[in-house]
Amino acid sequence: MASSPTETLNLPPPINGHDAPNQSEPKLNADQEIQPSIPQSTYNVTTTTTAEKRKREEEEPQSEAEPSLHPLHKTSLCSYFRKSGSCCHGATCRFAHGEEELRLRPDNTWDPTSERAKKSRKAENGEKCGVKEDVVEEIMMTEVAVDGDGDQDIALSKCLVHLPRKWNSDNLKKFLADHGILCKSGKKKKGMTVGFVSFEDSEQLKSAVEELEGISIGNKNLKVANVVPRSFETKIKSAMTLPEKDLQTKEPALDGQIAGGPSSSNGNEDGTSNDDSSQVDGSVSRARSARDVVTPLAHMPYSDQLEHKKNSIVQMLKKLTRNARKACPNGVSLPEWVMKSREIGGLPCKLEGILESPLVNGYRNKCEFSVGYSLQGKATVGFMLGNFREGVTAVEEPVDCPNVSRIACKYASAFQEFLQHSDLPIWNRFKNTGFWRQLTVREGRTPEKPTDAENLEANISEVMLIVQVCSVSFDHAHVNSEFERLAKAFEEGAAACSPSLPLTALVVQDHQGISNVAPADAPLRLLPIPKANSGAELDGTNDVVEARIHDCISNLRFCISPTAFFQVNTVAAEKLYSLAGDWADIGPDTLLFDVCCGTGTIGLTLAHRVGMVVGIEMNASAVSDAHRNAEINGIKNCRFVCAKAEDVMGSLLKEYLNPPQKQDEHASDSSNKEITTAEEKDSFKDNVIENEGGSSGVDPENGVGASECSEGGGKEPQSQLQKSCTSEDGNFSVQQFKNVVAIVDPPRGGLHPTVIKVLRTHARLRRLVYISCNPETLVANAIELCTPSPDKVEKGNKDNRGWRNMSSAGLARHRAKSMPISEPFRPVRAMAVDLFPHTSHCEMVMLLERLMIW
Ligand SMILES: C[S@@+](CC[C@H](N)C(=O)[O-])C[C@H]1O[C@@H](n2cnc3c(N)ncnc32)[C@H](O)[C@@H]1O
Repeated sequence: MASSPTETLNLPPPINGHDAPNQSEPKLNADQEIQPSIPQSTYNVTTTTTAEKRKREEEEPQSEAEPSLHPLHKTSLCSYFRKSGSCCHGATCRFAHGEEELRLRPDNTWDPTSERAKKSRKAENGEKCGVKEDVVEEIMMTEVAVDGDGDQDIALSKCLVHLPRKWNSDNLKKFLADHGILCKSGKKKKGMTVGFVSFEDSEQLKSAVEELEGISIGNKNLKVANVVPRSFETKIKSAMTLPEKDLQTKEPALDGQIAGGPSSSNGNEDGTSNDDSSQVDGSVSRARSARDVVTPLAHMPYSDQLEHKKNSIVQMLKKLTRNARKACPNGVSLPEWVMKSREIGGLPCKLEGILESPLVNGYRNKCEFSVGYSLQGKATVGFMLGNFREGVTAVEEPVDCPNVSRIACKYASAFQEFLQHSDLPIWNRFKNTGFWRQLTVREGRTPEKPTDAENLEANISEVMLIVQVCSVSFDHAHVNSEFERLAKAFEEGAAACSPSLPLTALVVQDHQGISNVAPADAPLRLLPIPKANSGAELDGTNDVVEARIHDCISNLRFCISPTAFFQVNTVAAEKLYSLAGDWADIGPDTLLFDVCCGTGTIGLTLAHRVGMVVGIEMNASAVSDAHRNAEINGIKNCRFVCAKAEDVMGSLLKEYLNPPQKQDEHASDSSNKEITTAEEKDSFKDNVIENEGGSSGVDPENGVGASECSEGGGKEPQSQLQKSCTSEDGNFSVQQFKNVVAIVDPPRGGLHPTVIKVLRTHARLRRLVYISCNPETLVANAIELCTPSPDKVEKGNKDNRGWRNMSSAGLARHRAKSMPISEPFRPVRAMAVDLFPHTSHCEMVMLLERLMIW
């Protein structure tokens, strides 16, 4: 028998002996919400809020228009009455005793836990989806979702969708008990919005579904779904008759446990693949295909896609104006660009349009394919149909995804074919066990061939395959023999195509982590590729990875190592970099900082137009590529620093902008040292612990620990490197550069707060070109860079407890308050560049400047 929620959840004692745990307030508009209300749903309302609301309710007089009956009177079911059939308030109870007493809410909805609400929801869903009323939702869990104790029947298991992320199994069990639901087991992993319940028998299951369906938790309606699609269920049942070995290796879905972690994103730079949680709700799963998930705009003509992206960038840009206005300190006049924004529809600067991609189909030079099970239970290499957090692990082949090249599809299908016969298991995201995890296909083009938009494939001359595995606990000899077979399978697959596919390098990445996003230092191993029919044995000595492919941008050749970033749409990236160069207004007198430079693409393509380039990048392989790229293209005026930008930006700017003879006392000098907010402290701590750039003992002020890659990728003392990495005569002095410009191209998360502070407070940096694949973080960073300083800075705001829940713009406003007094930048112009046709993603470039007064 379920206990009362008051006892089990430690809610405050019921007022007047009454508790209304199942009541959920009708969702009204913001103004209406402040009216005296019936308590909200039990499980999301903090005790204080509930108590306060009730107190307010008691105290506030009824309005004259409603002398006796509150508008919400009897619009929610009484949970006491529901549970025990009686309630001490009797007829005077404000909550409805049974469906008969229940009244329609002012917003024309029924209590969501009531039968009437359930009926109208079902009818609505049926209408919307064109499905019959009795169809139960299905979560696309093609891996096991229930406990693997051997006697589990998936037909007696259900998924609960829309549970609070912070809940664990205990919270779920308590919730079930509180609702009087009997079950065999309840499983829930923190971070996921789904939980799994298994039942002893169909009776138990039936009554639980009836009770649970439609209950609200917070502002979400709980959904009850099947654990896996029926097609998969059938497959599982038939697999039960397989020998035990087969059950373990071929059908991990049979015996998994809920032990998964964060969403296993495919990690593509445009975020296309599997991370679009917003679209996953309890009612959508079956309708999705890899094409819908990966290329959600593919149904639109390309011109409409561009318009769509431009419009969303307009909205994002307006946020910058609004937030800068809000953040402008009291007593300080609004910047001119904010005042003038009214004339251009609230934009902070002119949006000069959107540059289209020269290639619209098959443009991706890198695809990361997940390994998993399809809805039919087949080992599949492709894209996940949704988000792990939300219970979707089904993988579908990448057919019909217009951004994926034919070559990538061919390699995915060769790998898929291989997996049908491999006796090493597929990675199970719930149990965090298994072997095969992911396939990445990277393509490179030769510079000689002109880009032929119609026949992109003809230009692809190199392919690198990276297979991600988790080899822990597998027999070494067994693994080696599987790798040999794999190399052969890829080679034969490539040779079987007409014309045959290029295959330049085959690399294995060994990764144990929960998600497929491996750290840059995950071990790599180069596998020999056998020539057709010759066979090549693995000797276990191929530990040093020298695998690289090449691509070209602006007539330069770029070598790319397995984990180095390279824009996925090369021909559109060329447009992006040349736009950034034009806006940076560079010349022979320019010192260009290429912040987050990757393999050096931006700096190297602009090197012939500037005096010197200083590139900063934390991925050691990418920096080593950048060096090699400078060399193979005969470029001498570049220096590449391997470090996190936040660790070295201050000291580099100081080195170049504040020559020793006129050291100034700007606040900037302290900007690297001064860590004021909790979030900066957190991230700074992370940096010290894990400097992936290979530096040890980071000293942000002196740059000690940053390694500057010489040809061999080793570390040398800074003074020596300066000689080896600068011009032929090694003689660039600070005074030679009248113009100092930074082009920043950070990852999706934007720039580190320390970098923003350094850029903002170094007064000699007058122009900044910000390239971003995530307009939201660009806007947040621009708020900090462009908000006027107050007359007096708020010193390190102590109350940072809420920052984790703030929006990125809110956090930026908060940080702007403690920015050292400094001249703000102003947004001058912005432009979108579409690198990701058919997806909702887009690159954006913004020019920020300070008035040219020296
Ligand atoms: C969007 S990519 C841009 C790379 C390069 N500009 C290009 O277009 O090829 C971002 C790069 O920033 C690097 N990165 C990420 N965080 C960094 C940090 N804190 N400091 C320096 N580089 C960082 C990544 O390794 C990646 O190479």
